[in-house]
Amino acid sequence: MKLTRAATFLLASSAIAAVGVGAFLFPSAPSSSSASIRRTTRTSRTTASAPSFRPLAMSAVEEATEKKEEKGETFEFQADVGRVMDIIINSLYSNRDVFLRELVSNAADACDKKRFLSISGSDSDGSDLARPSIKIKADMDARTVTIEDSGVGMTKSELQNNLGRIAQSGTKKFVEALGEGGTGDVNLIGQFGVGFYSAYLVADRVTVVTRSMQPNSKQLRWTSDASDSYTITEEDDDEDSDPIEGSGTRLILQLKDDALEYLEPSKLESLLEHYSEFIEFPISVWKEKTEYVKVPDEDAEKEDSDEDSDEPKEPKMKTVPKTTEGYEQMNTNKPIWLRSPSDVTPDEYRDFYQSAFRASYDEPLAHTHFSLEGQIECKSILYIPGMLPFELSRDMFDEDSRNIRLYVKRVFINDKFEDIVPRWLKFIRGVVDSQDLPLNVSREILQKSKVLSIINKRLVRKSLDMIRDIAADTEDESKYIMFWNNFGKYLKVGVIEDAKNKDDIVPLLRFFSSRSEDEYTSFDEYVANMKENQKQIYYVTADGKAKAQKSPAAEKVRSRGYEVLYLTEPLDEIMIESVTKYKDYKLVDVSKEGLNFDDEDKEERKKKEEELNNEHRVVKEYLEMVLAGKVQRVKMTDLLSENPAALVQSAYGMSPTMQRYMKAQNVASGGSDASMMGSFNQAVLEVNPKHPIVQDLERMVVGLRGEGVDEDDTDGDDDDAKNFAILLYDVAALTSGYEIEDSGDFAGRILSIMKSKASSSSGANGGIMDAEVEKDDGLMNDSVAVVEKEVDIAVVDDSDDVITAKSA
Ligand SMILES: Nc1ncnc2c1ncn2[C@@H]1O[C@H](COP(=O)(O)OP(=O)(O)OP(=O)(O)O)[C@@H](O)[C@H]1O
Repeated sequence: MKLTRAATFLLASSAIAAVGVGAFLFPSAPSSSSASIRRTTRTSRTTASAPSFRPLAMSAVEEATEKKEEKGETFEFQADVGRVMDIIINSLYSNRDVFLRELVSNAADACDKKRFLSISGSDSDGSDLARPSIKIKADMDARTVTIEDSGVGMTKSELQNNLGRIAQSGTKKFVEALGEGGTGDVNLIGQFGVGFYSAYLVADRVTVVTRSMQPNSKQLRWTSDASDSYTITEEDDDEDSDPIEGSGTRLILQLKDDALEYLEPSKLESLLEHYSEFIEFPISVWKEKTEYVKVPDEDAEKEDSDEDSDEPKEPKMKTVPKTTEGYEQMNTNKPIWLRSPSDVTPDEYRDFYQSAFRASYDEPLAHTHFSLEGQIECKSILYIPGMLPFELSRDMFDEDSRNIRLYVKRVFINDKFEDIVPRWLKFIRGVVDSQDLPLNVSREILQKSKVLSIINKRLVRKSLDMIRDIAADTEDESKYIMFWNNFGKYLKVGVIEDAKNKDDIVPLLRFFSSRSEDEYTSFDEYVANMKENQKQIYYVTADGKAKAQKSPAAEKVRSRGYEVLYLTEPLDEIMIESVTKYKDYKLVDVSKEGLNFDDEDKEERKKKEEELNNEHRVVKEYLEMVLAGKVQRVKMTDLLSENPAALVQSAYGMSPTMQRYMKAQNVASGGSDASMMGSFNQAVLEVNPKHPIVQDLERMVVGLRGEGVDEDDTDGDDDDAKNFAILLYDVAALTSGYEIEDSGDFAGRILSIMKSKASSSSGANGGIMDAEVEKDDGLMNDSVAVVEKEVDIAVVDDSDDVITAKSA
């Protein structure tokens, strides 16, 4: 079946989507654990010993809460919340400090949302907006820590949806990663959309007082002691309820007995010191402040008045300490992207990344900090993450992935504008602060904006520079390997979708090959290792490296000393459609019919094949008869050496991987396009007449038929030959990456041949004799392996054991 270029492109998106789901495993542990170890050490350094507090029967907040709850409505938590809370409460003891980071991040998000909604909902340029803020206060007597923000607040249904259930499907991953046999590394909690529940690391009761910024919103009180339910109460606007002005959320944590250290403002300060710097809203902590003030010195004045003098005198002053209580802002630095790169340390870049992208577990691979001037003005920092962000591990183009944070004149606008970078750069994280966009920029405005298209181009260039730099780092090659393992798929999508940048992306691609089976190679390395006069780059597509290695098509090329690139993912096949050439070298798919080598004449090859076909006409015609409907035609070839036969596609044929994918699509969409399915396997069977198996078959056919083939003859001997012929096709199909249509028939054919050959005393026709069955677990990837001289036919059963029939 000819797959047109247009059809290939149509396929591309869905194939990419399919690859995204489940294609990446959960990011590997090493980088995450090392990052978290470092972080744990840093935070534990700041841990102060718990101060002593007087015993408490029932705190003021508890008492008040109890009264309020009488009026409230009680709701059950969704089951998922229960599981998450269970793990938090029962299993995660270490590094409880993270609760503050999570809750402050939520508060900052709420402030961001408020500012964005205020801007986008009016014509305001944002300058008259009150700047939202976050305040944190510990109350020694009540044993509470309160985190209050003046953000968007929540309505009743938002409270139910956001704090009563878990929106994303993160629970399962959370449970796997953190609890029930997981690492228990609580530092990862923010990844799963369950950060709020980290409050229960330190509190046995959490109260959320909130007022939404929606007009006429009532103040609401949500409270739960981590049982299986929570209560929501509507509050009156009286003194008792300590009304929230405007909108916002006040989180009151009733601390556990063993978490009283968090009542110490110095403890809170030291925790905030680390990451609050990068939160752009003022964060203040309630604390005692000692100031030195000048006051009239009464004693001195008294002494003076004793002296007799009429002259007017300056009042005498003295400096005394004065202790006051109040909020003190913790984050006073200007945003990191506005600073000069020479003033920012590597640690600051890393800390900013971890804070802004909620990636405390990750160490970025690279960053770039730059500004655009002239036509448009903008400042930006971009990062390549060290690990695949969690949400992208579920879906490579996850819509909720927050990758580029767009600011306009320092005001955060959004982190979900898709057009800032092309989707193949979805994994890049960064900040862009533009001077030229309007503050109330919307998706529609942005899409049409010339400023955006300039920014977009620039971000692509800078991202490519970063990737190139990692690739060029010969001192630490593991970095690019890590990059490629995590993000290689995105570059392949880039090749497919970004024609303008394709030429820059292609040199960054990496493959396994027949020369470097365990290490990646690039097109440049391939070219550097070419044989003299080689003008083509050979590749084979297969479902995995092991299958590529065993592919008869690859063998044809490898055996002549050419390197073959292994393209082992469905995406590769679509991508390679866009790369017909690299530099001056044509790319050649070795599993396509009509393979030609640089060192031979096309006419000569044709002549050689014609001669072979004539010489082995009987077996060729027999195979064509028996395999009618399975193959387009049979062709004798001298290009194969180890394999008896191979299935190849015509120039526009669809590869086996693509066929499988199309079949799966057809089934998934409820399709029953039998004609389409039937036409898939119409490949060409290339047969190696020098192979003992083919010689056996030839002898059988010639022995049976003389020089002619009779279609109606169905006696026992012919059954054997037929089985043999079909088996030859099956083996070629398997080793060439196709599926066997009916594995039951396949097994039956093997057994029947084994039976017939085992019972014949000596083989006039040669063939499989003296069959012995043994277990062989060395054949991991192939269901069937055929080797020269000694013929092994192995059948894999469901338990992955391999039963081998051997013959000498
Ligand atoms: N201070 C707050 N103000 C307004 N809404 C909040 C506040 N804290 C939490 N929420 C709401 O509760 C939701 C759940 O919070 P949670 O921290 O569990 O997950 P998240 O913030 O969505 O994900 P993550 O923690 O990974 O960032 C938030 O998405 C938000 O809608």
